Order: sequence, then structure tokens, then C-alpha cells
Amino acid sequence: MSRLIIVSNRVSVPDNKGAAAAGGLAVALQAALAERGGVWMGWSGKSSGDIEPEPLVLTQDGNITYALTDLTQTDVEEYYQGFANRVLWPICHYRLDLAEYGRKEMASYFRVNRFFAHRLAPLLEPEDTIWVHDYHLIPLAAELREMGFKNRIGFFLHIPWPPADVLFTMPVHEEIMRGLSSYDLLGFQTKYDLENFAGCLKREGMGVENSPGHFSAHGHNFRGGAYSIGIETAAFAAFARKAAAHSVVRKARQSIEGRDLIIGVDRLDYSKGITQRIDAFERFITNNPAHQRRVTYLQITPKSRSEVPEYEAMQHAVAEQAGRVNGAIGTVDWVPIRYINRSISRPVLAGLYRLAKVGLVTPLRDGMNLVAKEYVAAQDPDDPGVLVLSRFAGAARELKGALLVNPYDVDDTANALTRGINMPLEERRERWRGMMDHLLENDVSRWCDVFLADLRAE
Ligand SMILES: O=P(O)(O)OC[C@H]1O[C@H](O[C@H]2O[C@H](CO)[C@@H](O)[C@H](O)[C@H]2O)[C@H](O)[C@@H](O)[C@@H]1O
Ligand SMILES: O=c1ccn([C@@H]2O[C@H](COP(=O)(O)OP(=O)(O)O)[C@@H](O)[C@H]2O)c(=O)[nH]1
Repeated sequence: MSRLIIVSNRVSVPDNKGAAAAGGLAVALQAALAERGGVWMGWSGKSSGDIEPEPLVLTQDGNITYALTDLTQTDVEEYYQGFANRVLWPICHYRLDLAEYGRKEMASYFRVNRFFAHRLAPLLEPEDTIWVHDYHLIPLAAELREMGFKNRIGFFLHIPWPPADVLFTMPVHEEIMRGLSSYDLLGFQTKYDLENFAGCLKREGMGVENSPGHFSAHGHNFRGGAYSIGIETAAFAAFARKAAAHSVVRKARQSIEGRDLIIGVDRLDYSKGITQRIDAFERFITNNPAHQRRVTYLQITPKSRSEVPEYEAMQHAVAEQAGRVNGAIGTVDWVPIRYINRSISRPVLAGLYRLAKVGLVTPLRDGMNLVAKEYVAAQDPDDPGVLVLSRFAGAARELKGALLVNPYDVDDTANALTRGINMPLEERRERWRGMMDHLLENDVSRWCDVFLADLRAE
């Protein structure tokens, strides 16, 4: 069996393992690699200032070799904060209004991908299978091919892929499409993302789809498919069963004093629909005075990408909004929204999900959303809660037992909250069972196996 080499911008570093890694990619890859072993190369998350980063630092932890590199401060600002998170992220989440193009950021993006390729090259052996992850590293395969590597190279995109009219607003869309065309296998979260990709390729004759999922473009034949990422379902359910004894979970249970708990867990990101969600919660309370003082909405929201201006602005906006709504609907003995900016470890999160009668997951657009899956996995089979889920999350394609909402429609989400809080036990059980069976069968291990089997197949 060939070695597996994973490359991603974000790496869940060994000394950080017990701590909360707020980000689905790191959580999922950690789970996938722990089982198989291999090499995981990526950014250390640190800046080397204005000097060239030191050589790769290799750390062995069990069967995983971590290979981390720093980036210069300029590269952090231009490649990660600039092009990846101010151009590709908003475009792929359909937020053209937030995209900030800059020539030097685009140049830095391609330069850092070349740098990654050069750092990776000495680690590679001819039989290695290389699996590249996410929008930060689209040009990596083209760089490796340029250097003569013939390995099987796959790519998985964790975020949505937009339609041609959206993608083509990006000045370097052709180079990005060319980069994707250099892989042997492209994985998307849903078939809609795959269809959008095929549409982008065909629109201006950049490539053709020879048969479903088989493409030719820029002189290369490659395949594409939908591979919805999963979680470690059984292990997460076990966390949740044990978590009731955890002191944080016990304190949370005591402090809600028998009220119904609604939970939201998201990085502080504009794609997650947090402001619309708070509006919907306020509407739910004003529409249902009987629930006043009888529910608590816990929103766990670790800060994310704070150096990017759009994220910094959002931190202020959400904090201000949560305060305003608490002021408007709270009473002397009831704080309706508990808004937390710290990251919580996943074993504790599992216990909080299990305490919650409703999991409120309403992104405006999301590649998958692992929180939705974790919420389901954490439930008590005898008394499960209800998942209220945005129809624009990749997870909505799979979790048929959720109450699907349009997150832009505040009344729709407020009504789903009413329905969720009042749902009879039998209906909750039935909805939950179907989702849990699906998650047990389609866990992260299966996702990994299926993608790698397809990548390794000629
Ligand atoms: O690395 P950061 O800039 O701190 O951001 C965290 C991660 O956010 C994104 O996660 C996505 O991957 C999840 C797992 O497939 C998926 O469920 C979710 O919908 C996506 O938003 C991003 O794609 C990762 O690269 C980041 O590491
Ligand atoms: O305080 C927190 C908040 C989130 N997460 C984890 O971060 C991941 C978020 O993944 P998701 O796919 O929902 O969204 P992303 O942040 O990757 O866009 C999930 O595994 C969460 O359990 C965590 O460990 N602690």
C-alpha cells in the first residue's frame, strides 16, 4: 500500500490535540489520518516575520508524521488573509460583495503554492498518494507536475464551488480552473458543487465532460465526484454519553434551570448566518410569549480570521446584536442569549449538544457543516433533540430528518424553532433515527476510504 501524504493549509498539530480545533477540516483529517497513518504537511499557523522560514519541522506522533512550515508575515497577509480568505472564500460562498481583489495577493497565492511544492518535494517517494485539501492550495498539483512528479494527486474542496457567473467575477478564474485540472481526482462536498464545477469548465470552452465525472481540460484527463465528508460518528456519540459527568456540562445543566436549551456552534464567520439566526430567535420569542423565560439560546462562537477586516467588523456586529436582543427581550431573572467567544473542546461540546433540545445550524452557505452532524450524533436515542438546518449547508443534502429552513427568511427559521421546541417525542425519535443511521454508515472513515480508492484506481 502506498503512503498517504496529506497537504492542507491548516494542520491539527500534535501538542494541540486535546484542545478544541475550531474548524471542520482539521477535525476531520485528524480523524482520518489517526486510523491510517501517513504524512500531514501544512502551515504551522506561525509567521517567520520578514525572514525566510526555517526548513520543515518534522514531528512524529503515533503513526502520523507532521511536517510544518512557517510562512513569512507578508505571505500570511497576502496568501492566507488576502487571496484565500478575501477572494476565494467569499466568492465560493457567493459573497461577491465582500471579495477584495489585489494583484499582489493573487501573486502571493501562487508563490506560496510553489513554496509548498518545493518544501514537500524532498519528502515524496514515487509510490506516494498525495491528497491536497482546500481552496488555499488549488495550484499545488500544477506546481508538482511542473517539477516532474507523476504521483496520483487528489484534491478535496471543503467549501462550496460556485456557478460560472459567480466564479468568473474573479480575475484569475482561468488559472484557478487550470490548477484544478492538474489533479487526477477532484472531490466536492455535494453533487451541486460538482455540477457547478462542470458548468464553469464548459461555459467558455475551458474543458469538456466526456462522460459523467470524466473531464478533459488543459491537456489533462481527470475525474470529479461528490464525496460528502463525515464525522467519527460512533466515537462522538460515546463522547456525548460520557459528557454528562463533565463539570462544565454539569454546570451548564444546573444553570439553565430546566429551561429548553437551543444551541448554535460556529466559527465567527459571515457565512454562518449568525446575525440572521439571532434575529430569528428574537422573532421566535416575540411570536411565542409563552416561551419567554422558558428557553436559553447558547451561541458558542470562537473568533476566526480576526485579522481579516470583514471578520473583525462582524465580531463587533454580532456582539452588539446579542446585547441588543438580550436588552430587548430579557427580564431581571432571564438572559435569553448566552453568547460565548471561546473555543470549547469537542468532548464538552458533545455534552452541550446532548443537553440541547434544538440544534440551530443556519449558515447562509456552507460546504458541509460538521456541527450539524455532531449535534445529531450526540443525541440521546430515547429523547433526541431536533436539528434546524439551513438548506444551503452541504449537510442538508444528507440529513433528511432535519427541519430545513431558508436562513435569509427570519420567519421561516423562527417557525422551525417553534416546531422544534414543541415536537412530540415520537416524531423526534423517528427523524433522529434515520439521520443517525446515515451518519453511522457514512462516517469520516468511509469518506476517506471511498475517496482514496477512487484516487488510486487508474
Ligand atoms: O483554517 P481556518 O482559516 O481557521 O478555518 C477553519 C476551516 O474552515 C473551513 O472549513 C470547511 O471544512 C469543513 C469540513 O469539510 C466543512 O464542514 C465546512 O463547511 C467548511 O467551511 C475551511 O474549508 C477549512 O480549510 C478551514 O481550515
Ligand atoms: O468551540 C468550538 C467550535 C467548533 N469546534 C469544532 O469545529 C468544527 C467546525 O466544523 P464545521 O464543518 O461545522 O465548520 P467550519 O468551521 O469548518 O467552517 C466542528 O468539528 C466543531 O466541533 C470546536 O471544536 N470547538
